[in-house]
Amino acid sequence: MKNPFLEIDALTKRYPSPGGEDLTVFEDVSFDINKGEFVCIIGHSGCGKSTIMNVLAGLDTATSGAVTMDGKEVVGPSLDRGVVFQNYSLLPWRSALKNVTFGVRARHPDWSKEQILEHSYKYLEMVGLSGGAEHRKPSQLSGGMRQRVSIARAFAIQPKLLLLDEPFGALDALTRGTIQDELIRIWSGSEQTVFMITHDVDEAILLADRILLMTNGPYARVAESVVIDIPRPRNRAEIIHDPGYYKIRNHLVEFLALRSKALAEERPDDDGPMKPRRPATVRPAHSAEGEGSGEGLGERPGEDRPAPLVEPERMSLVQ
Ligand SMILES: Nc1ncnc2c1ncn2[C@@H]1O[C@H](COP(=O)(O)OP(=O)(O)OP(=O)(O)O)[C@@H](O)[C@H]1O
Repeated sequence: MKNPFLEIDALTKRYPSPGGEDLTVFEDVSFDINKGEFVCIIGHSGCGKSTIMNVLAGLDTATSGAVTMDGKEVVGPSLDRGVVFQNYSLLPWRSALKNVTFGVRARHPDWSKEQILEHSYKYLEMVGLSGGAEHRKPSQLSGGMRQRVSIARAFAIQPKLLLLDEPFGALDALTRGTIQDELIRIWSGSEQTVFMITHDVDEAILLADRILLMTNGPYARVAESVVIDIPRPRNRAEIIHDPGYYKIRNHLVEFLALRSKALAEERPDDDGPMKPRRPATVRPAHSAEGEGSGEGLGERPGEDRPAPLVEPERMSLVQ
């Protein structure tokens, strides 16, 4: 079987606590992402989503475990991975435009100044920043505008992997919708792979091929990989009429409201080291019809799976 584009193997993050018990944020988190997939991760605040993303970006290290992208272990940052952080992380002394050209120049050292400017303007216009705003420094922009610069900067370097940490959180509903549409347009016309943190279940269903669900911390883990098999192109006004939409939505909401906590209280192997566990693949859209097809995303035929995590009649677990 072809290797996945991104492999996360038995990732654990612990923070030492002098004089007390170490804080284990998450333990033995394992999942795969295929090339070109759009994967969202959802979980309650503090379960470790941003930490996982920082490890994928090469900006933080796990206590144990490994991340492999395109067959190479991730050991530091790279222009192959573009990151949009919750807090923008712009260079404060540079204008919005120069924040974008900086990355484009690093990515394409052979390009002329004109090529770099043209390319950077294209992405700034895409996020609605033109007409003079592009010459302002981050401190002269609103939170939403700063976030848009950060999005333009990440998209403009056209990385193989886009890592997005609640990228639309600071945006008003209209801009959010426009940039979500642009993200889908850019992603679907490329071979880019996207890993995105969001707290918004509707946004995740609209955008993702799969949604990873994390249990609450400490000792958080990725419990399920929920397949969003709603056909594309998707449209936010029409998606709610898809027969699977509310089954998926209810499954996600129920996980966040009830099961994320209940599962966190069940430590799987209390009397020994935990084995790496890949999340169960779940297809809630097929729950009434019975089983899903079992093909495709993230599954490894023959591999041990965790026991079903919810009653079988409420969902279809791929065996
Ligand atoms: N330097 C640190 N020392 C100790 N604990 C830390 C440190 N950095 C993060 N943590 C803890 O790690 C846990 C995970 O943090 P993280 O930001 O990854 O969570 P998250 O799921 O992204 O949360 P949110 O949804 O609120 O952004 C939190 O409990 C946090 O307090």
